[in-house]
Amino acid sequence: MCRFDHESSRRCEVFSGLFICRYVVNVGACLHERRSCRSVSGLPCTMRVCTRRRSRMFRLWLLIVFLSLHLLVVSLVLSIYHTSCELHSNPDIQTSISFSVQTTSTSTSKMATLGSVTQEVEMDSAADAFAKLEALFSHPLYNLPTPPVSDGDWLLKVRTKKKEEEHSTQQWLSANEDGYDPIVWNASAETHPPWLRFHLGISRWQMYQHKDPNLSALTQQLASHRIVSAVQKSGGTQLKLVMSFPNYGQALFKPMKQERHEETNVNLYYFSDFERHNAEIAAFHLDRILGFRRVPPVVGRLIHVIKEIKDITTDHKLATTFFTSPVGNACFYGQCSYYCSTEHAICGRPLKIEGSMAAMLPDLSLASRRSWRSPWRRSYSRTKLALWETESNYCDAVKKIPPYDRGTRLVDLIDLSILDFLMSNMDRHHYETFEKFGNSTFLIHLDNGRAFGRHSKDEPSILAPLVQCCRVRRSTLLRLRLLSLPSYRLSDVMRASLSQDPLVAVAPLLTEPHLSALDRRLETVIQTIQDCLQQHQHHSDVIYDDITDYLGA
Ligand SMILES: Nc1ncnc2c1ncn2[C@@H]1O[C@H](COP(=O)(O)OP(=O)(O)OP(=O)(O)O)[C@@H](O)[C@H]1O
Ligand SMILES: [Mn+2]
Repeated sequence: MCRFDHESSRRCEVFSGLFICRYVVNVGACLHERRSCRSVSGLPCTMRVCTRRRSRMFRLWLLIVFLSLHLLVVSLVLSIYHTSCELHSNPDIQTSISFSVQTTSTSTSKMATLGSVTQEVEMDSAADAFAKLEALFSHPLYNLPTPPVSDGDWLLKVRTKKKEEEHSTQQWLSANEDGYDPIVWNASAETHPPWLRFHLGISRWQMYQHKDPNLSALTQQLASHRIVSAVQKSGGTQLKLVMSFPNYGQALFKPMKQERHEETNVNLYYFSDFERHNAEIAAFHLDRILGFRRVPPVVGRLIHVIKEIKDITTDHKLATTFFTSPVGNACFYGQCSYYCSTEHAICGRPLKIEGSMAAMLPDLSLASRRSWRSPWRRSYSRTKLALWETESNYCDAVKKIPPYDRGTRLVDLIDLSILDFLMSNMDRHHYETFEKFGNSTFLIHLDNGRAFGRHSKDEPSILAPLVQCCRVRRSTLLRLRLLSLPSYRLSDVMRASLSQDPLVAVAPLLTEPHLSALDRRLETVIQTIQDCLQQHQHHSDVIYDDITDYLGA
C-alpha cells in the first residue's frame, strides 16, 4: 500500500506498469526472433523431425525456465513496488531498480545485482531511515549533561494574575476578538496551549529541549489550526504574513516563490535571490539534526489564498493586492521592498499555495531581541568586497572585539557558518539574541529562506569564519563526525526528518541532489577542521572543549 498521495501512488503504478511492459516487450521480441529463425532453417526432412522433437523439448524446457524466471521477476517487482512507494522521493533509487530488472530478463547472473540493489533499497527504506534518526537522537552526543537551568535562565516566567485582573482580561478578549477561543489557561502548565509551552520552554541555551514533548503538538497546530487572522509582517525585504490561531498562537507564513527543483539563477546575486519556503522548513530540521536547536519550529502548509488570507485579513494594504490571474488562479502580491508586484505575484493553484509556518517568538514587548551585524557579513554590493574577503588576519581582529573576545560567541557564530555552508546560505547578514540573556546565550537562527538554492555548487566563502579562525566547539565536531558515518548519514536522517512534514504529500521537501550535497559539504567541513588541527600545535587551539564533563567523548 502506498502511504502517500494519489499523485505519487499513480506514479508508482505507472512506474511498475512500465516496468512490466518493458519486460513483456523484451520477451515478445525474443519469441518473434525465434519464430523467424525456424522459418529460415534448411535441414533435411528426417533430421528435421528429430531436430524438431529435440527442439520441441528444448522449447518446453526454455518455456519452463522462462515462466519461473517470469514469476521470480514479478514477485521482485511487487516487493520493489512497495518500497518504491515509500521512496517516491528518490528518483535515483527508482532508476537503479528499473535498470537492474530490465537486465535481469536477459541474464541470470544479473539477478545477483538485482538482489543486492533490492537489499540496498530495502535497507534504505523509510523505516530504516527513521530508525537512523531515532538512533541519532538517542546517541549520548545528543543527550549531553547540561548545566542546571536556573530561574533567570528562562526567557519568560508565568506571572499569576490577581483574580479580578484575570477576569477582566478574559472578558476583554472574548468580547473583542472575533474568531478567537476564550482563554482557558492559568498558571498551571497543563492548561497551556502548545505555543505558550514553546515560549515558556525557551532558555538561555536553546530554543526548545532535545526530545521536547511539546514539539509534535506545536507543529501539528501550526500545520492545521484554523487561521483567524492574516496580516503582513513588517521588516525584512520579502512578503510574509503573520497568521493567528483561535488560541492566540501565531505563525510567520512565508509563501512558496519557486519550485523545489529550481536551482538559483546563476546571474542572481545572493541578495536578490528569491526566498524558498522549503529552505525555511529544511533549515529547522537541519539545525535540529546538528543538535543546535536554535531555529524556531517550522512546518509546511497549504494555505487557501481566499479563505485563509483575503477573506479574513484586516490589513487594508494587503487586501488591495488580490487579483485573479489569466488562468484563474487566486493571487496577491502585498507590499514589500523586493518582488511585491503583479509580475512577482504569489498565486494559488488555483486556490491553495504552499508555504512555511514558523512558530512566532514571544512578542518583543515581552522578550526583546538584539540584532547583531555579522562580522562576516557580505558587502551586499555588486562591486565591493567585504573586509573579511581581503584581510588575511581578519579573525584575529574579530577575536579582540566584544562579544567575540570571550565566552562562546565566536564558536556559536562558527556553528552558524557551518549550518549555512551545509545549506549554502550566503544571506547571513545579521543574527539575533534575546536581550535578557546578555552576551552569554545562544544565537537565534532566523531567516533561512535563501538557503538550499543550489545543489550542484558549494560556496566555500560561507565557511570563512571556520577557515579563518580555526576554532570549533568539540560537541559540534563530534556530531558532525557522527553524521558522516553510514549508520547516521546526514542525508538519510534529513530525508527521514523531512518526511514528517505535511508538505511531503505534495513533494519531498528537499530533492535528492540537495540531500547528497549535504553529505558532500559535511565532508568539506570535517576536512577543514582536520586541516586546522594539522596546522596547529595543540588541539586545544582549535577545539573549544564544551564537554569536558562528558565521559568517553
Ligand atoms: N519566527 C519568528 N518569530 C518572530 N519574529 C520573527 C520570526 N522570524 C523572523 N522574525 C522577524 O521578522 C523580521 C523579518 O524576518 P526575516 O528576516 O525572516 O524576513 P526576510 O524578509 O527574509 O528578511 P531579509 O530580507 O532581511 O532577509 C525579522 O526582523 C525577524 O526578527
Ligand atoms: Mn531573508
